[in-house]
Amino acid sequence: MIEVRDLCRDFTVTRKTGRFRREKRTVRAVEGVSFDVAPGEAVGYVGPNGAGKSTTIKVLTGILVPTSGHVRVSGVDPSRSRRELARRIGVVFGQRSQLWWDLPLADSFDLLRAIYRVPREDHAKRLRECVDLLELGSFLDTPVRQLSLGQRMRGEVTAALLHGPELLVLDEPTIGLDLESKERLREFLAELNTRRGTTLLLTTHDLDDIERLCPRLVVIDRGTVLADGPLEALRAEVAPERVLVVDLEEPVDDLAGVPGVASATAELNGLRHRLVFRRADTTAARLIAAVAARAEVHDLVVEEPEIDDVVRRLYARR
Ligand SMILES: Nc1ncnc2c1ncn2[C@@H]1O[C@H](COP(=O)(O)OP(=O)(O)OP(=O)(O)O)[C@@H](O)[C@H]1O
Repeated sequence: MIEVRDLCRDFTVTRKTGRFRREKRTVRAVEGVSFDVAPGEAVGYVGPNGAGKSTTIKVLTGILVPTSGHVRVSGVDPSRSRRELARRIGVVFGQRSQLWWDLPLADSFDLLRAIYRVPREDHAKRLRECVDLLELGSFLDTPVRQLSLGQRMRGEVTAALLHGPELLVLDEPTIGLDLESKERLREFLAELNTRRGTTLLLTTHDLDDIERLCPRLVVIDRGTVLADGPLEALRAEVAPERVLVVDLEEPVDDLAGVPGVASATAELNGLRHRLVFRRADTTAARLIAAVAARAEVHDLVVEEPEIDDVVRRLYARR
């Protein structure tokens, strides 16, 4: 669905160096990025500010021409076949609108139907689905400029889907939304991906978006790919420690001697123990069995490193 090979994109920036002097400089925003996205995947494209995420997305959606490298999206070269690409993919930029500001939301949807020449029945069916699932009914007749950010974003996503694209590219789709709107949008996108098989590529700073939507992560920093793989594999690679927290029926002094435990701390006068262990050394099941052989367990939980922690460690690897 997406094929990116050795993508580079430069920008020329001018800097004032004296009263009348300006110096031209080339900034490489993306430097040799390669990755593939298969049909039906949901991939999170993450990185710190200025990493090159938006530049990559703009190249993939035909807004920017690559300086070098090979890019194909949905079978076409994005910068050469923008019209063809627009028919096949949907794009949502959290910071930019594709809706008509002064028109009621429903009129924007009508205009998009005409622009994309979508058959009336297909359009009506897709619109009905979005109106139901994203609960747009109460503000379809409201001019876009009067919508709240959450309402507008639901409108933007609908607008991007009315022509039935096989790929949806989203740049910061949940930015600025309140928790409820974020959750509603995530649920909708998850359904779109799992039920309809629509491929998703999204950039975000909100790692909950990734946790909820994207089994795979491509991490970029300073224009190059730092890591690419399933979230679970990256978690195991950079944050191999897990913590078993056990609550016991009777206090025990110390569980550090249990096989596989890297370090242990006791709390609540020996009633609660936090046992740090590594995936390479033992499994949660084996550890639980070993603890249960020494003391009566009342309750337990296995804590995994938070996704924020995983990504922070990936950035720190450079
Ligand atoms: N039009 C432009 N002209 C000059 N430099 C640019 C331009 N667009 C981006 N850059 C530079 O390219 C680099 C990557 O920017 P990009 O917007 O792709 O990062 P990003 O990962 O999307 O960041 P953020 O998370 O802050 O949105 C930055 O150093 C940025 O200053």
